[in-house]
Amino acid sequence: MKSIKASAPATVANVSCGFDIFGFAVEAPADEVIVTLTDKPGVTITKIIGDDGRLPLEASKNTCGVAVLEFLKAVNSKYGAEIILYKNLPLGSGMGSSAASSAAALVAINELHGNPLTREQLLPFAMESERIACGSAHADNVAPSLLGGFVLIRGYAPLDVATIPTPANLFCTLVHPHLELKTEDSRRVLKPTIPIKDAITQWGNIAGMVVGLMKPDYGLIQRSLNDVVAEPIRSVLIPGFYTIKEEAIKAGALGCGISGSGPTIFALSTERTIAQTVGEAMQKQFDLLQLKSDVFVSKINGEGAMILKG
Ligand SMILES: Nc1ncnc2c1ncn2[C@@H]1O[C@H](COP(=O)(O)OP(=O)(O)O)[C@@H](O)[C@H]1O
Ligand SMILES: N[C@@H](CCOP(=O)(O)O)C(=O)O
Repeated sequence: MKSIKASAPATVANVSCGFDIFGFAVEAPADEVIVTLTDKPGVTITKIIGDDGRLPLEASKNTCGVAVLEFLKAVNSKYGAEIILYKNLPLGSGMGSSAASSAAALVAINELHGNPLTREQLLPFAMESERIACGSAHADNVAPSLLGGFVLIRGYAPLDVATIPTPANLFCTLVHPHLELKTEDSRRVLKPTIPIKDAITQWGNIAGMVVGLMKPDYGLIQRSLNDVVAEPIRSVLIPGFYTIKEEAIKAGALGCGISGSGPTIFALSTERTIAQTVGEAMQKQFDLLQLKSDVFVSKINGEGAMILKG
């Protein structure tokens, strides 16, 4: 039976002010899958490479398995699927690890069926797999990983997403300390309500970010990269967070914040060389804390998940 290989990139969710409503895709790292159609109904994950045996092979517990099961049900497919997952993203990283596996598997299974659904129509299946991973069907990782670019989730009920144009000169630095933070746990620490004065600050920044990206106005982007809702609470879970943020801005970044629910920290810069210097400055702080880390520098990835040749 036919096989397709696909990849889907890491993502930065929230982008400081946009908790659960902003996310963008980066160029690397990315998860890869090989999906093969089978005559036997159901989904089997035959192999996972790169996870040190930590991820479930059971399809109903693995995000790529859940997403493909949901797809097959929705299109009333007569086929089943076998999946090999190349787990290149670190687990519990705040880089949308759980989302990348499901996004890659969805574009592959859709292609194997002749693309009956659009990328937007694949989103609910990926969101269902996020529910399995962390108990919440948030879309700010799966939407940019599937669609590419900088995505706004305008609403959840009904789902309403829009891609925000981004300036060509916007580079992302990701610094991933070798720590794990489960999204489920870092959602649990958040308060259920926020004071009105924080809400005003936050929605001003959200609107500022959209206008800043669209104009583009880097000063406005810089002023809008602020989070008074999640960052003050979650930052305590990331060693050295505020020093690292300060060093990133000193090194020339427009702004810096927690990527998704952490522990990865992201920064945005207007030049690749600045983004690299920013990465070195951030990594140095983790080194001082005796914490190993990896640095990734890339442009915003406008393409998202893709079918790979061979
Ligand atoms: N294919 C997958 N990739 C990553 N995590 C997965 C996958 N399938 C299930 N999970 C589960 O999801 C959880 C990690 O998700 P999460 O905490 O959201 O990490 P991240 O911030 O990197 O997306 C883990 O408990 C893991 O076992
Ligand atoms: N909006 C979510 C995003 C979680 O991203 P992840 O990459 O940490 O899974 C949140 O902040 O909880």
